Amino acid sequence: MDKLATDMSNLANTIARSLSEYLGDPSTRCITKSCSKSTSFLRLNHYPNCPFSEETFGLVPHTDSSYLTIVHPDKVGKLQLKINDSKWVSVRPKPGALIVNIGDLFQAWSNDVYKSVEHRVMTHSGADRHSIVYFLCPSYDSLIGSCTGHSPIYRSFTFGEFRKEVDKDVKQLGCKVGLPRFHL
Ligand SMILES: O=C(O)CCC(=O)C(=O)O
Ligand SMILES: [Fe+2]
Repeated sequence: MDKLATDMSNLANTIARSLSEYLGDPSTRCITKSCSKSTSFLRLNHYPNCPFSEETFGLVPHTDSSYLTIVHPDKVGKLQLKINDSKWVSVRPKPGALIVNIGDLFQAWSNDVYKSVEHRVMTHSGADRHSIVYFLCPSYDSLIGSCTGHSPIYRSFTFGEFRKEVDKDVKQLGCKVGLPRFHL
């Protein structure tokens, strides 16, 4: 498990580095400098089969509160992405392929150049589903500001502050608001 976490971490950092360098000066703008092993984590998901309805959520629609997320799904499928704010599209699993989702923090950092993808998992009536997911996150005191330097869409915030807002909204409203809370 340690080796898997290390490999996922290396891969996530490599992808994050490429995506952040694509947007600007690698020496000052690379987000991986703020990434932390203490807040990044691996999650093992198990979705029991649900005989009642194919319309039952395994995981409700959400965006990830990470820089980016790497998903290793099994063969069952059922991960869906929301396209153009309206249509749910299924991701067909390919043997040996990983799925990389942009998270909320990368969206804020890139000033909306990269979009945090809304996604959900539906249950399967005849099969359990499993996935291994790695969330690349910064340390709690890292400041997330726009990398573009002008006309930022979001005010700067720390990852700790973001997590606190999300927890508060989930408790008080029953759902995550996320980035819109930080809109300027
Ligand atoms: O199981 C999956 O395919 C996705 C899991 C996911 O979105 C999550 O754990 O946040
Ligand atoms: Fe997710």
